[in-house]
Amino acid sequence: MSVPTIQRRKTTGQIRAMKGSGQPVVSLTAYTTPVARLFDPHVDFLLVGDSVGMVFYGFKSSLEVTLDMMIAHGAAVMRGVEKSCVIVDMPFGTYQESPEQAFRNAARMMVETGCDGVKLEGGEEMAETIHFMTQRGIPVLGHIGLTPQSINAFGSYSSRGRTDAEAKAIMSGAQAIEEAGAFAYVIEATQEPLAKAITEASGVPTIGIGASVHCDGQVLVADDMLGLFSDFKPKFVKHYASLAPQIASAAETYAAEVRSRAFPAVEHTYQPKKS
Ligand SMILES: Nc1nc(=O)c2c([nH]1)NC[C@@H]1CN(c3ccc(C(=O)N[C@@H](CCC(=O)O)C(=O)O)cc3)CN21
Ligand SMILES: CC(C)C(=O)C(=O)O
Ligand SMILES: [Mg+2]
Repeated sequence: MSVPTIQRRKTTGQIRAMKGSGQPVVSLTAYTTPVARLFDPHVDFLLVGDSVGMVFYGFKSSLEVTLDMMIAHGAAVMRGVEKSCVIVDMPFGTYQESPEQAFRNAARMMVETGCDGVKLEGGEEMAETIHFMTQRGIPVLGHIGLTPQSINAFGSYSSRGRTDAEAKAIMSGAQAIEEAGAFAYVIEATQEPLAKAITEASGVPTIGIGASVHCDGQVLVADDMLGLFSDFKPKFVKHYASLAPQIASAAETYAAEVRSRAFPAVEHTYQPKKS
């Protein structure tokens, strides 16, 4: 008889249980195997974000990202991970239509990547869908506040919850998706007092991105924190490295050495065996 494989990766249940533990949940996005391998020892979960469209493919928004692209990047990240939980973003148009559509596409994502759960954007309007999915075996990470897939409805990436009405809607959305079964949820670009109030009222971890230090955890886009992406810099981004100038200067030096014939040198050159 074969023994079931032991799950060595952190589970969504373990992430959920970090609520109230006093231990912040640490997350970064990743889109490729080598970067997943580098981040894996340091995070609780990796998010394969649809931000890949903007930071990797040069799209104007995340709306052009397809399910097939997310599956390819999800599978790539899974090949680099040993211990972290892996959550993959459902792209725009693959889950909003109905609970059945969401389940069908998320199930494909889970089967074809081997990831631990999926993320989808929305509050109250997505609660029924989240309930349908979680009841049928798909762990769901929610995402409220600034929801970039609604850029065409909102018109800008400005912070959310600045009016009483909007703050109330975000708060009730948070409660609705928690009740629906989300194991945690991202709060993006939301005023500090609102993020704090939502976190205090929540029974599952809140993962902040531009939502203050009061959230139960934090996530950042990898290319932002590595200083690799420069089309825009949201207020919530901190550069922990500046890779863009290092990459540019490596290319500059290489080009100069090729032009001066300093590269390739003898040690980079295959020679016939001396007889
Ligand atoms: N590189 C990157 N980082 C992200 O955080 C990110 C993506 N891409 N792509 C998908 C969405 C889009 N997001 C964004 C995009 C722009 C701003 C931004 O420019 N914010 C400004 C305010 C803009 C305004 O008020 O109109 C800021 O100062 O924070 C914020 C979040 C978050 N996500
Ligand atoms: C910014 C995070 C939360 C995200 O959704 C993404 O990277 O797509
Ligand atoms: Mg996203």
